[in-house]
Amino acid sequence: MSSTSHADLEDIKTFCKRANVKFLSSQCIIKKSEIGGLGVFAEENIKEGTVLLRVPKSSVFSASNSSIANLLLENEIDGMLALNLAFIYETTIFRSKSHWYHYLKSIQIENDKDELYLPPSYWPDSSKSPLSGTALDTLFDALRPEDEIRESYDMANELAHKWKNEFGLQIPNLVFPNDEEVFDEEKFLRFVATAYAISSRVFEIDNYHESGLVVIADLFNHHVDSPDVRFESIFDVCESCGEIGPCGHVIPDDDPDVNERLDDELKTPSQSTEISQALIEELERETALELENSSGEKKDDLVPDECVDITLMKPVNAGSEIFNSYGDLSNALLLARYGFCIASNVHDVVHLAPDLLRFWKKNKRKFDERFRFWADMGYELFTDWFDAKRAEETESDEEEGYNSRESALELSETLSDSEEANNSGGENSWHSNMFLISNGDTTPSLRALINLLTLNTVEWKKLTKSAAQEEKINRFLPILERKFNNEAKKLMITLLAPKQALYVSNLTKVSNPDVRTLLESEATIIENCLKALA
Ligand SMILES: C[S@@+](CC[C@H](N)C(=O)[O-])C[C@H]1O[C@@H](n2cnc3c(N)ncnc32)[C@H](O)[C@@H]1O
Repeated sequence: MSSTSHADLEDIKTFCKRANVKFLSSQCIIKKSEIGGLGVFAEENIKEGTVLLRVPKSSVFSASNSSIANLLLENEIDGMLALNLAFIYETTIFRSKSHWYHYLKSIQIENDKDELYLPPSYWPDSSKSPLSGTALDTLFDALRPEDEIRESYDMANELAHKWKNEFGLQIPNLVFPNDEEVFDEEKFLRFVATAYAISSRVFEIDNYHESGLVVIADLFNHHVDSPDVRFESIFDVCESCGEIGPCGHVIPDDDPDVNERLDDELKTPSQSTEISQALIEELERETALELENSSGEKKDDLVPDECVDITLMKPVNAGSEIFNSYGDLSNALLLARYGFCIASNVHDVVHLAPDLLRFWKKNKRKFDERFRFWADMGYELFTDWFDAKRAEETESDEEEGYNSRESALELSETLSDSEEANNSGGENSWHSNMFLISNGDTTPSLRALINLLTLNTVEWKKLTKSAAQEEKINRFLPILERKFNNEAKKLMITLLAPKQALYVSNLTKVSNPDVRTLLESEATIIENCLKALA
């Protein structure tokens, strides 16, 4: 997806010079990467802990640093919509007059054939249909265009016209129509592509800037399990002005000096504004002094706490590409957010909830009672018992083990908002936990459901009888963790075989390498599970 052209590198460097960005260019080089676009490489062996890049927060492109910061603030627009809108104005209206232009123009929203980079949800049906049934579709609902993005677009369109009418600010015509009321699909898709390009490069800066684009930091490619660098920023700053220490907006409750002085001020209300200003300046001087004293080093012109850094977490050898991690993301999420996939991604899963629901529908007579029990109380009883048991185990076990509730939480963090709402404790909350992990193992709660569905009649009666009494049910629940018996294996095969056949058939029709990678990865997980069942 969005990759940087080598031709834009000089402009990026020009921006860095003007913006006081420190890049360790004596030891690193930015050049073409085999995996696409540009990447950052070590020119010599570099030690762990080295700061490769230091960017002052004032040189991070965020909504609050942008040319339309005040307009966004006045109209209470924040988050990704604010960043997208700010990016659109800088790159299409202010252009070369903008302080940010040399950097931002390197962020491409279309390829050299003028085709927009779009997320899978905006691909034509023929391109996205091979992905149906994958985790991208059923766990993350990322094949369906989100209502939210259309709502954001409508809001942004309304604002662009309002600003035009109120101050004559030019409308970004590439993205919004001249007539506010006329929807233009092509322009809307440019807005979607802008949001996608930004989401593939954004960093969480702090609670003042929120999300932002960080020059050069966004040139590090992703490594799935062995990144070299980490992004560092002090997140906890004043929400109103971005100050790290005491400021005019927040004064710590527990600072007796400040509180005493504040009390004195409040006793003389007529002078309060003047004294507050003096107080703020004094506190600023104190903070600067503390910073100098605490490091004892010779200062360069950047105050580290006011910067974001890219720091090496481990040594790298000359010649190797230096990788970041965009998070523990499955291919489904990498494709949805960044437009690429990785072979043998250890975070991939095969989601089986839709397959189980289809099975339930088809086999109501035999399995309805058991599925209902699971949905009404079985899942909750099992996860509560399982999580309590895990909590009692040793710390090292906990680190290695697979915790059913934890995994659900980790996943739900990455689910879209609508999916999260579906899964927040309702009768369907079990759906998001029914999957195979990358080595083909089941999650504990998928294993429990399969075992529950295949308990013999005596076991099933015992389970339902004891369900009302915590002590009794807790003695019975370990049976749901047992190894699959033949009945359970048969059921797993019934669920997996059609899914596998679908993936194999889709693979014959697909040429997009990322879609192939995702399908191959999920097909391999199913294969590993089937092998283990044999
Ligand atoms: C933050 S940028 C990284 C720099 C990018 N290569 C460039 O030229 O601008 C993220 C984009 O880089 C590409 N990318 C990053 N890591 C990758 C990987 N491991 N495999 C394939 N493409 C990757 C994808 O196109 C992704 O959308």
